[in-house]
Amino acid sequence: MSQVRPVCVREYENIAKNILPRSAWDYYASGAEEMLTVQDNMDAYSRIRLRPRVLVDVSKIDLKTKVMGHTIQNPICVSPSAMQRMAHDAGEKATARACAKMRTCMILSSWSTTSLEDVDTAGREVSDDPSLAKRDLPSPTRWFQLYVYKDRDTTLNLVKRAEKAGYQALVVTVDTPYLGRRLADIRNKFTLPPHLTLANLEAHGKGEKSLMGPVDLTEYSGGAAKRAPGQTNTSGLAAYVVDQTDASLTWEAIHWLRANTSMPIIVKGVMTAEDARLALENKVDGIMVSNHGGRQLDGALSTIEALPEIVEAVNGKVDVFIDGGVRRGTDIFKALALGAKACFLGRPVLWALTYKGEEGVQEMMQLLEDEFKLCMALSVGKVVDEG
Ligand SMILES: Cc1cc2nc3c(=O)[nH]c(=O)nc-3n(C[C@H](O)[C@H](O)[C@H](O)COP(=O)(O)O)c2cc1C
Ligand SMILES: CCCCCCC(=O)C(=O)O
Repeated sequence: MSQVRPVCVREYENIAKNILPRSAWDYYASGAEEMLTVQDNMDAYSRIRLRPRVLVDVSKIDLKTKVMGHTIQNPICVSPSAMQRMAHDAGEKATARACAKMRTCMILSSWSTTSLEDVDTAGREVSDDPSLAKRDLPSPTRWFQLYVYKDRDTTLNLVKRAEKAGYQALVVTVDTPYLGRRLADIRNKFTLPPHLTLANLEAHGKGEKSLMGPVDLTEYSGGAAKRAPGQTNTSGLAAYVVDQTDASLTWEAIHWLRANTSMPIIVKGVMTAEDARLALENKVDGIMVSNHGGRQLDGALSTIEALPEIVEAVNGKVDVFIDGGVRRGTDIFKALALGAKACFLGRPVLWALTYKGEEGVQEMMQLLEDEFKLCMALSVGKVVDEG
C-alpha cells in the first residue's frame, strides 16, 4: 500500500490503526481501565514549557550519549514490547535491525514472537555491515527484558540464554505482579494469532525441550482459568500471567538475579523516590521510570511528573531512563533536561513496524532524532553528554 511518508509520530499511529486487525490494534493501543494514565503520560509533556536562549553557535550538535557504559548515537531508544510479529512479519528482527542501523539501544521483551537468539543475530548482521559508515559506533546495544516466572528454572534459562547471546543488560520489569485491566482485550478475549508463539518459551536449540510446552494463550482465553484479585472477567493474557508469573516478587529477586548473572540489572517500573532509594539499597545498576505506558495502574501519575523526584533521590549514582508518552523531539528534550539519561519508545515502534517494518522503524526514529536536534538548536539546550 503506498502511503505518504509520515511527518510526525502521531501520523504513524493513524496509519497503523487503519492497517492492523482490530484485536492487535486494541492490544497495542490499550491501557488500563479508563486509560487516564495513558493520556496523562502525553499531556504532562505538553504542560511543560521551554525557555529558549539565543545567539549561541548551534551549527554543530552531537547527540551521542552513554547508557550503562555503552555509547549510542542518540538518547532515543526502544522499550520492550511484546508480540511484535502481530505488527509485521519481521517483527522483533526488524526492530533490532532498525536500532542497529540507528546505533541506538533496543530492549527485547521476554514475550517476543521471535527468539532472543534470532533477534540478536539479526541485529548483529546489520551492525557488522561495513556500508553503514555514517554511524561510526561499534557494537549494537541490546538489553533483555525479564518477566520473572514462578518457576525460577524457566526464569534462569531466559537469563542464561540472554547472557550467552551477548545482551548487555537485564531489564527486570517490576510493575506487573498482575496484568492491568485492559478493557478492550477483555472484550476481545485477546490471544495471539495461531501462527505466532511466545518464542523464548519454545524449544530453542537442537535437542532442547520447550521450556513450558508451546504457550497456548487460547487455553486461558475467556477467563476460565485463574484470576487476578478482584477480576471476575479477564483476558486470556491476564489469566496466563496469574498462572505463570510470580506475583510474590520482592527485592529478594534482584539479589537472586545478581547471584545468577554478570549482566547489569535495571529495574523497569519505578515511579517514586521511595522505590528509587530501595533500588539503590538493593544495588541495581539502572532505573527505568515507567508506568508501563499506562497499562497497569490507571490513575498512576505520568512518568515525566515522577521523574524529578527519582532523579533527585538517585543523585547520579546510577543511570535513570524514562518511557511513556514520548512522541516528539521536544518531549525527549524535556525528559533529558529533567535528568533522564535516555528516552525509550513503546507504541510508536509498533506503529512504525506496522507501517513499513524495519524501514518504518528506522524512519520514525530518524524523525524523532531530527526533531530532537532541532529542539536543541532552537532552545540552546545543554543536554549533550560528553562522558
Ligand atoms: C503492546 C505493548 C506491549 C508491551 N510489552 C511489554 C513487555 O513485554 N515488557 C515490558 O516490560 N513492558 C512492555 N510494555 C510496556 C513498554 O515497555 C513501555 O513501558 C510503554 O509502552 C511506554 O509507553 P508508550 O507506549 O507510551 O511509549 C508493553 C507496551 C505495549 C504498548
Ligand atoms: C507478566 C506480565 C506480562 C505482560 C506481557 C506483555 C506486556 O507487558 C503488556 O503490557 O501487554
